[in-house]
Amino acid sequence: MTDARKPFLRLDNGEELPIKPRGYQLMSRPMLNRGTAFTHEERTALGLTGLLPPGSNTLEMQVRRVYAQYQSQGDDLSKNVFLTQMRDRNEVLFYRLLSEHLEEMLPIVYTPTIGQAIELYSDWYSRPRGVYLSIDRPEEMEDSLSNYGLDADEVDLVVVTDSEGILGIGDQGVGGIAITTGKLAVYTAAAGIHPRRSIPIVLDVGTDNLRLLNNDNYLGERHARVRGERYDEFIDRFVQVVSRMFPGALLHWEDFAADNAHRILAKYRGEHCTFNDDIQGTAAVVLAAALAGVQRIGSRMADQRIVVYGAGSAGVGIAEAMRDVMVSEGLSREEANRRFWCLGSRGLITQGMGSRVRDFQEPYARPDDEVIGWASTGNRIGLLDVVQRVQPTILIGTSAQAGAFTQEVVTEMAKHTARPIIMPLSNPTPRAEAKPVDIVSWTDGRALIATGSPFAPVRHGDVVHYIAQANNALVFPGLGLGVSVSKASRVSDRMIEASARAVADMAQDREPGAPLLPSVDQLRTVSAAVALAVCKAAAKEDLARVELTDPVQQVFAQMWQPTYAKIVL
Ligand SMILES: NC(=O)C1=CN([C@@H]2O[C@H](COP(=O)(O)OP(=O)(O)OC[C@H]3O[C@@H](n4cnc5c(N)ncnc54)[C@H](O)[C@@H]3O)[C@@H](O)[C@H]2O)C=CC1
Ligand SMILES: CC(=O)C(=O)O
Ligand SMILES: [Mg+2]
Repeated sequence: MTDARKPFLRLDNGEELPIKPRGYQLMSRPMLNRGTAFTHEERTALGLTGLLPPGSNTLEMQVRRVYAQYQSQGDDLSKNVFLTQMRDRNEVLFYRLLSEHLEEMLPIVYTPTIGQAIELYSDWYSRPRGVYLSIDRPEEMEDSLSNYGLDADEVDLVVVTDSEGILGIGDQGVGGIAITTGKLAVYTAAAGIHPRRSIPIVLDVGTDNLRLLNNDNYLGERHARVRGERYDEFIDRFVQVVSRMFPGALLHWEDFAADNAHRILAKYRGEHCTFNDDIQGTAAVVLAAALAGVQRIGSRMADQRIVVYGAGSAGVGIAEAMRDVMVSEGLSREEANRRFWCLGSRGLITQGMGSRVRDFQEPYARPDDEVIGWASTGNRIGLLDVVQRVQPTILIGTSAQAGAFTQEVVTEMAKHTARPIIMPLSNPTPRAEAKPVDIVSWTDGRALIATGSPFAPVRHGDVVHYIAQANNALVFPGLGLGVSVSKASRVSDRMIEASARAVADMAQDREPGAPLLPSVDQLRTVSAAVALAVCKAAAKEDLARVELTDPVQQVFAQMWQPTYAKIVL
């Protein structure tokens, strides 16, 4: 008697998934397709006879071939396109290749190259990936999400952007969808989040980017950004629909402009399982780097004077996380707030700026009598003015202003502190506030450095300085995994702090020139450690909805591995 279930895929967890499509239909499903790795018997059973060259490959042989093809691509953008196309053809092969060459390929599928791919999204468009929700047709939201084809219990993660603040390249309209697919690639490669248990989404609310509005190829809604009440209603509808349709999913907000980012997070985090990567993910990783830095110089957070250049989503998120650590070290909240000097596009943020100070910046606004006479030109108190007066021990760059940490600023800072901690965190690479090679040279090798995008090591005298990449990629994958394993009902500040400490614990190398953070090639281990810490923190706060009897095993067992599951014929 024939078994009606056959052929089916037997997954590592014993689950059996029937394979319904045949022939080309099957090969157009990237999660089922394995191209030349189908055996002769599988080809016969699956309607593939004659549709593939006769030779059959193992996954390892396929990886060798596609890696050689990858290396023959002329430039980074072509490599990005090559990998995107492979992901659309065969996801296991894509993730296997990516995980075997993570350090080399992360800058291609993520920052910096992804910035170029996003800017060219409509010009280079070839096929869709994700869900596109338009503010002009809110009534289509449910249909659009259900067309993606996943049931209520099949989604662990939703990554969403409205594209207003993509990396440091600003408003990118519908092209921002690619940051959500890029983040999801990192979730899977780093933390083994199953590639089919997540949804990338762009909320197309229009764009204020005139280059896009005037480009005939532009594929988004062709009008200015909708703001105000209609925008808020659209976001609210989105949150309600997602939580109704996918009640178990973590909702990850990416690259919203600062005001919306802070407002949305504050509005929904108490009721929904949600977090903002730019605010909280970045805060955790930068806190980890700062903790490692102050530990290395034998100090503590509460003794630092910190200048934040670029007080937006990332900058203020970082200040909040550092402030909380200072409070746990014994400072009052008010004393801790006074350890920060934050700058925006109008210079140092002071109380006298009145309504131009945004709500989330208010705790850090400096009293006006403190800063009398600080401005060297006009009324604007610039970065050099602040560095001269404050003599900071930590300098953070989240402004997207390329080269803002000039030689004058860095040498001034280095005059007053033996080991300045300097973090030009803006992405993509051309937006960095300074290059590590210059910082090392200007400080005669004394600076402890972390950047947002990857930079090569710098040799200075006998020491090779390895540059930590303080990118939220060290945190969000593990955070997502931890939330998914523990089925946490919320993402709390304690869970974010636990992520930071887990990352910091993995950067214990004290050799001269050692990086402040674990390197990207350790991303899988880091993500597992972060997930474990998040699970424990969730359980401690009674936010976990499953019993964590053996959390190490529970985390490990949930990490998807890029291998071909057995096909039972
Ligand atoms: N390394 C990482 O993991 C992350 C890095 N970032 C990077 O940080 C940068 C900012 O991102 P977000 O905070 O999301 O953007 P945002 O728009 O929320 O913040 C940017 C801030 O910079 C300020 N700014 C603009 N011009 C300035 C100037 N001339 N001087 C001082 N401040 C100025 C703005 O007023 C704004 O407050 C981007 O380049 C982004 O790629 C963001 C998130 C994570
Ligand atoms: C890394 C990231 O989230 C950003 O640059 O916006
Ligand atoms: Mg971001």
